[in-house]
Amino acid sequence: MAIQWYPGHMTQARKKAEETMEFTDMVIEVLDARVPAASHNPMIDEMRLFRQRPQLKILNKADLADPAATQAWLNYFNAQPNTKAVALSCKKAGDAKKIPAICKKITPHRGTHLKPLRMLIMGIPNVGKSTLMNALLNRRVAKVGDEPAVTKNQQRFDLDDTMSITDTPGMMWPRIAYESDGYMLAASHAIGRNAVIDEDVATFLANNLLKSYPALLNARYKLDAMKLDVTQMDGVDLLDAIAKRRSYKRHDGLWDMEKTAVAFLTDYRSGAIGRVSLETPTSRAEMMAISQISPANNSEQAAETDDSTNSAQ
Ligand SMILES: Nc1nc2c(ncn2[C@@H]2O[C@H](COP(=O)(O)OP(=O)(O)OP(=O)(O)O)[C@@H](O)[C@H]2O)c(=O)[nH]1
Repeated sequence: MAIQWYPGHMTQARKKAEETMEFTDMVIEVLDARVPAASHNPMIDEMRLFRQRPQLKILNKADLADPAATQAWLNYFNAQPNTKAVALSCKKAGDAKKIPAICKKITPHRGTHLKPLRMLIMGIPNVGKSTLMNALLNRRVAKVGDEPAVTKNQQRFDLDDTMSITDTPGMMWPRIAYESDGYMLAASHAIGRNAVIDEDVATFLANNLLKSYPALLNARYKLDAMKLDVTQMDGVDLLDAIAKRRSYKRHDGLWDMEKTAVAFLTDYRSGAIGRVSLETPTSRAEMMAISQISPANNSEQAAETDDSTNSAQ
């Protein structure tokens, strides 16, 4: 089963982005540092490579991600042609201020009064594009919210008279072929709640974090105080333990697993569990090797999918 979530306005956004790409010198792709591969939209590469534009990949929300995993991703992306990658937190004003100088280095032939540097910010929903725009421009030009697809229209601004920047609405591709990508995106709130069931996403997240960050989970939920051995637990056990620890009960006396799932996801999204990443270049390569589907098949399937049949708000 592949997760499908493609709000109607994204078809329009994709067409507009394709048009704008012609008059763009470089692409700034904003990724979620906790899931840099899952949060990469393959359609962005298709548009960018068609016009042969270089890219800056921003691994945003680095304040929430595991620094070792982020470094591994930076090494991985920086080895790719026509690509520069940096990790930062757009919430820190100082971090975003470094970006214009990096962009000028990527496109040395632009960035003058005669030939201003035209940058296009792209990325899936909720990765922090609007936060980045606001930080770059030092004023609130874009609406920020921890819900996917807040931004609906493209907007262009001058940073000064040598650089301009265009913000695009968060764009998904029509079909997320790897189920684990869908869950990672849902956990990070890049796709809407109507596309997934919170309990499924929380169980996926719990299993993932138990593998890589048992000590952080133990510390957050005081599992040893409940005489539980975190190394012997699976995702369902962990969510059960959280429900009991917090006494989340329904009116009928059963444990409220829906409320527990939402609380666990909220902890992950806010960083309350600690700095964690859900994938590394190594885990990604393993997942791809296990899966029978190649990335080429994904984009073919996406292109074949009729947008109108799987739109969901
Ligand atoms: N911790 C942390 N949160 C961030 C960072 N950047 C953005 N956020 C939060 O992430 C959420 C989404 O940010 P937006 O800037 O609205 O994301 P967007 O990519 O413009 O979203 P869409 O409009 O849906 O496309 C908001 O709650 C932001 O406060 C960051 O670097 N660190």
